[in-house]
Order: sequence, then C-alpha cells, then structure tokens
Amino acid sequence: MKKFDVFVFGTGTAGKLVANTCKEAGMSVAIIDNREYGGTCSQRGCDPKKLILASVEAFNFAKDMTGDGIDGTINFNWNEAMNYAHRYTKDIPDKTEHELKDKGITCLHGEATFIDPETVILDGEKIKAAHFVIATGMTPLKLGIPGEKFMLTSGDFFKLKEVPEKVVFVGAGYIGMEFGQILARAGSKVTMIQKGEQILAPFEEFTARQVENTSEQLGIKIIKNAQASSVEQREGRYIVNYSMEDGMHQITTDCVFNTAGRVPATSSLDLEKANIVSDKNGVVVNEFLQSTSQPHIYACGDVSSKNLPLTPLSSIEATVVSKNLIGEKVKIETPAIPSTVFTIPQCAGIGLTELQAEKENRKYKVLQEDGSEWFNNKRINAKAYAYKIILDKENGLIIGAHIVGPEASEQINMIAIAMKAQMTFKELRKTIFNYPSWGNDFKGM
Ligand SMILES: Cc1cc2nc3c(=O)[nH]c(=O)nc-3n(C[C@H](O)[C@H](O)[C@H](O)COP(=O)(O)OP(=O)(O)OC[C@H]3O[C@@H](n4cnc5c(N)ncnc54)[C@H](O)[C@@H]3O)c2cc1C
Ligand SMILES: NC(=O)c1ccc[n+]([C@@H]2O[C@H](COP(=O)([O-])OP(=O)(O)OC[C@H]3O[C@@H](n4cnc5c(N)ncnc54)[C@H](O)[C@@H]3O)[C@@H](O)[C@H]2O)c1
Repeated sequence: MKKFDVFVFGTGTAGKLVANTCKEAGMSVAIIDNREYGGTCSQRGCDPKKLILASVEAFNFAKDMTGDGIDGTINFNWNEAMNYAHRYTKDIPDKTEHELKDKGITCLHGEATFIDPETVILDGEKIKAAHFVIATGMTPLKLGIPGEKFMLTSGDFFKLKEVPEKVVFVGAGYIGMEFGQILARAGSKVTMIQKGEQILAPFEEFTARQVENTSEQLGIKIIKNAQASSVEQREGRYIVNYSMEDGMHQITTDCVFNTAGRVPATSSLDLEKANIVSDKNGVVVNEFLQSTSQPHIYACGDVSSKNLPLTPLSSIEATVVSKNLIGEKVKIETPAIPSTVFTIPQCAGIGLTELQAEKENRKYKVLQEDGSEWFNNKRINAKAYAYKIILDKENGLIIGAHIVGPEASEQINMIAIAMKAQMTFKELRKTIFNYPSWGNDFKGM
C-alpha cells in the first residue's frame, strides 16, 4: 500500500502551496484534484474575471471620455475579451501539474474518499498518509428549487459563447454584481433577484448603495426582498418564478445564473468515515488549522471554517498549515482583511461597518462624504466616489474604512497598511503622497 507523509486534497492556491512547501522540506507528498489542476482563482474566479474586466474597464473609460477627447464608435467584443482571458488561463493546469511533478510530488486525479482517519481510497486503491490536508475550496450553493438544473453557475460564465440578450442573476453578492455589471456593459439586459434589502450585504450599506445606484444607471434592474422559487424551460428560454411580500412574480430570460452563495466542498470526501467534524463554514479547525476532531488532519483555504473565502487568506492559511507540518508551531493570525467587489466603481471595505461598530458598542467617529466632484473622479468623468472612515473616538485608530470609487481597491490597501501598523488616520494623512493620485485624496477625507 502506498504511504505518504502528506496527502493534499485540492490543487488551488491553498493546496499547491502546502504540497510545494512540504516537498521542499523533504517530505513525501501526494496531491489530488477532481478536475483540472489550478483551482478556482486561476481557472474560474479572480484572474479570468479581472482579465475580462481589462477590456470592460477600457470600454467604460472610453465611453465616459467620449466627447472629452474620445471620438467615434467604441465597441466591446465579447469573444475577443473571452479569448484574451483564456489565453492566460488555459496553460495553467498543465503547467501547475508539471511543476508539482518536477519537484517529485505524486500528482493524482479523481476523487479519493476517506475510509478511516489514516486511509483514503482512490479507484479501489488504498493510500495511507501521516497527515491529510483538505484544501478543496467551495462550490456553488444548491438552492433546492424546482428547475435548478437549468441554472448556470459562476464557472459557466467563462464558457458563455455570446452575450445573452436577457439574463437573470439570483443573488446580488460579490459574484452576481461583478458578472451582472460585466454583462450589462457588454449589452445584456440584466435583472438581479436579491433575497434581502441590501445588495453586497457584508459591505457598508453606504458604499453598497452607491454600487446599486450606478448599476441601475447602467440599466440593471435590481429586485430586492425577492426569492427565486423555481425555474422552467420553455421554447429554449427560461422562466424564473420568484416570491415577494405581495405574492409570486415571474420573468422570462435567455439564461439564469445561481449566484446565491458558495458552500465548502466537502460532500464527496466521506469526512464522517474519518470522524472529521465539519459545519456550514467548512472543516472545523483550531488556531493551528488542525481538525478539532483529528489533529493529524489540517484544512486551509475556502474549505476551512476560519476566515473569509478570499485568495489572500487561502495563501495565509496554507502557509500556516505548511509550517505546522514541517515542525514549527504556528497559529493563524490575520490583521484586518481588505476586500473589494470589482464592479465599476469598485466597492472596497476593511474592518467594521458602522452597523457592526454600533452593535459592538464602540465609541466611534465617522468621516463620510461624497467625493464624486473631487478632482480625481472628475478627471475621468467617473460616476461615483464616496467614503466612510470609522475611527476609534478615543485613540483615532481606524476601525473600519469603506470606499466606493474607480480605485477603491488600492486605496483600501493603503488603509490596510495603516491599520496593520496601528497608525492613526491623522498620521496616515501626514504622509506625503504623489499629486494628483488617489492616495493623496486621504488628505481631504
Ligand atoms: C467567480 C469568482 C470570483 C472570485 N474573485 C475573487 C477575487 O477577485 N479576489 C479574491 O480574493 N477572491 C476571489 N474569489 C474567491 C477565490 O477564488 C477563492 O477564495 C480561492 O480561489 C480559494 O482557493 P482554495 O485553494 O482555498 O480553493 P480552490 O482554488 O477552490 O481549490 C480547490 C481545489 O480543490 C478541488 N476539489 C474540490 N473537491 C475535491 C475533491 N473532493 N477531491 C479532490 N479535489 C477537489 C477543486 O477542483 C479545486 O481545484 C472568487 C471566487 C469566484 C468563484
Ligand atoms: N472580488 C472578490 O473578492 C470576490 C468575488 C467573487 C467571489 N468572492 C468570494 O466568493 C464568495 C461567494 O460569493 P457569492 O457572490 O457566491 O456569495 P455572496 O454571499 O457574496 O452573495 C450571495 C447573495 O445571494 C443572496 N441570496 C442567497 N439566497 C438567495 C435566494 N434564494 N434568492 C435570492 N438571493 C439569494 C444573498 O443574500 C447574497 O446577497 C464571497 O463571499 C467571496 O468571499 C470574492
């Protein structure tokens, strides 16, 4: 029977980092994936999305500047934008696998399942390991509604051959809003069906509302307090039935996406046979990222019960797991975590929202303003720019920051540095920034 020091499930950001580090430390390592190597971020998430956004942003920029230096008809070409993204992503699976193999890591394909805490089975063959690392990421949430099989999921977005005339997204979260805006700019008539009152719910209401307003200006219809109840197929099109307080409604569309959230990908691992405890947040782990029920088994990335499911956190968690496996004793510790929805304008946040600060009974001060008339925003004829900075009333430290604007992701990175360095907002503002630049806007906030 084959036996390894470390057996890793998943070849995404988290899994491949653990496999590489353990191998470099001299351990015997096997890694497995049930689809192509490379994971969500590189194949059907962050990277292809941002590559498509390169031309969407250029298209939008040129449109905003039309009459102020840009002349003539500007077209967005869906197939070219998709080909551009695929050119970058298509070689990654083979390259990832070759790099792992070249290091001497055993690369497997398929679905290995636990049969006991020390053993998995793959195609009838038993494999033992001293340690297992679960890094299987997340998968789209099942809505459990009739006709769900007609719904597309985020991975299908990157396979769209043409821009649908009409499209419905069930769920106006990160994925729904990012993809909805891309398709709206490409020419689709987009409708969002959102369960609650707020789109982009974990974000500050003030900034999320600006994304809502700009999306509506773009022609996106956002139906809030609505829940999809079934999807029917009729003559090559789809009818989405949804319920609202005043009763049932329906909408006919060319395609419908399930963007209602993602859940930990654990269902095919037979975790119970190894007595590995998991819940709705994933494999339950302690501060060392060890399974609380099986300490020789670790979990990291989206599938672990700790932290938000974001790429930088998958890397941080994988680093902690690797260090623990090679004999250091390291706890997961994260400074404040920035996050951005890559819409136009971008919606970025870090730390507490005002509502959270209120609920935690914090003594705080809010700096909030609409910056849409500020020079940086006016210079590019951008639609929206606003911020809300929440400061500890006593010591002036930043406890939350929320920016909506063309470069909000980079501005929030600067706030992340200030928060990590325990710098007050006043100190941050004393920095000399380039002028004119988005960083310099902190001086005016
Ligand atoms: C559309 C989209 C856009 C996103 N955009 C961003 C963004 O802009 N910024 C950001 O920070 N995050 C973004 N994310 C989230 C980001 O992609 C994830 O946080 C990150 O990829 C998680 O990495 P991971 O290694 O934990 O899991 P993954 O990269 O998902 O890797 C898990 C791997 O495990 C494999 N697997 C699953 N089940 C099994 C099994 N039973 N056996 C073997 N292998 C298995 C999968 O095939 C996959 O290759 C986005 C996600 C999506 C879906
Ligand atoms: N830019 C980024 O960093 C980025 C981009 C995409 C995804 N992600 C990561 O992936 C995770 C998953 O993203 P997501 O967009 O799938 O989830 P999400 O939680 O952001 O959004 C899901 C939305 O669907 C709504 N919803 C749920 N059930 C519904 C129903 N039955 N009918 C109508 N609406 C319903 C929810 O209220 C929520 O607003 C995110 O939490 C994030 O961590 C990050």
